[in-house]
Amino acid sequence: MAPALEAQVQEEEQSLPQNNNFYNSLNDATHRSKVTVIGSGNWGSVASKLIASNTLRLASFHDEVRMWVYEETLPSGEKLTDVINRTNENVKYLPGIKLGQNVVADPDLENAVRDSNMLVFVTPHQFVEGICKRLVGKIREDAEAISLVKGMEVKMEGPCMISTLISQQLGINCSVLMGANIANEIAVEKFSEATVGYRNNREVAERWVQLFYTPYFIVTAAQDVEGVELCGTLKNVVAIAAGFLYCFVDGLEMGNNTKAAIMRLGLREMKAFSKLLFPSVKDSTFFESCGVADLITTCLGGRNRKVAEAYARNGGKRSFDELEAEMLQGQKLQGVSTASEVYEVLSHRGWLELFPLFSTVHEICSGLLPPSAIVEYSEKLPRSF
Ligand SMILES: NC(=O)c1ccc[n+]([C@@H]2O[C@H](COP(=O)([O-])OP(=O)(O)OC[C@H]3O[C@@H](n4cnc5c(N)ncnc54)[C@H](O)[C@@H]3O)[C@@H](O)[C@H]2O)c1
Ligand SMILES: O=P(O)(O)OC[C@H](O)CO
Repeated sequence: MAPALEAQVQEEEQSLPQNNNFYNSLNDATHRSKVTVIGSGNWGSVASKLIASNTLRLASFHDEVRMWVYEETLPSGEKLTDVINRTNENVKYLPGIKLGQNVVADPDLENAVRDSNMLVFVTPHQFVEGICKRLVGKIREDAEAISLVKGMEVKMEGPCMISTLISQQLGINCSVLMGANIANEIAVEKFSEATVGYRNNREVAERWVQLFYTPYFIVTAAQDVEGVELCGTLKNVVAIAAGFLYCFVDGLEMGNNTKAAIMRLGLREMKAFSKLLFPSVKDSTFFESCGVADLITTCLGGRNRKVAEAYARNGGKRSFDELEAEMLQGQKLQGVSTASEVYEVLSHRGWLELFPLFSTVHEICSGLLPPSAIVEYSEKLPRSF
């Protein structure tokens, strides 16, 4: 690691809370926290690896980390869970990376959460509600949750953030962790940052920071659950726009400045949408890792951007589902469904004209407009903004 970063890491480690009552009680072996990771995809596996390195190191956690696996049979005929437990690798979603011997894969959801008081949700957002329904009455009453899930649901009553869904269904508090976190980079311990968003209990936020923080994964806390979560959710829609646009950039008179313009305009819509939904969202949140940094990394190297670029290259003739299956092999995109969920909110509230980028993305994804419409959108930018 570069010396400047190393110094920053040391400084941040020293600033981590050490001596408050919350930690003192947890340092008692009888109060050790037990952690379950609900999800074992690409990011779920990396999150398990990060957590497992800390639960071994810190006395206030049980060493073992349970990782719930949505079971599947591999082409070899073996169960994914069995292979993870035999090889210590998630050979399908994170091949080549050892998770840590203290990670135990478990296909039984109820068993996986038994006795755990720290629940880490990290599945594609479309599966969270079904998982929560199965967990009702099965978790500890004093459990705390954190969501690493980037996405939202739209209900009859209006938009519902995933952390709210978890809180409401399970009757527990739910924080969030979002950031510029392309999982494959963190898996090989490349330096990254993340933001924990919390509601009002700073000690709980610090506990989550402690669970995830490593010298190569710097985590800071922000008291703005909705702001942090909306950043992580909405940047996926901008990444789809970036993918469409990047397909055309080289053939047209567009360059890096154009790529940057779509990110800036996307950030503006992210901020405006977040604040319209939740006036409490703080401006400062957009400058944390969960904000501008996540937007940049996703538009540069994320799955949403790559698949959207392929969609545009094929002139919209191959569906997102088909491209997702071919390019991601079981991993899931969040941006297309999030664009649809955002569009539903915009239409319902009469805000479509306020969000031309978000609207155009959904209209392209749903086949109402051709992918080239993103170029026309971009050419109108000087007049629109
Ligand atoms: N991968 C990343 O780089 C990354 C980084 C940060 C945040 N995230 C976010 O984390 C969340 C999880 O992403 P991921 O990369 O871990 O997953 P992934 O994209 O690898 O998704 C596949 C996972 O979904 C599971 N799955 C498939 N069908 C299921 C079902 N019916 N019920 C439950 N699970 C099912 C699969 O078993 C697998 O574990 C997403 O919201 C994503 O946006 C991902
Ligand atoms: O690969 P994506 O597009 O799902 O993005 C991954 C992460 O969210 C980046 O922080």
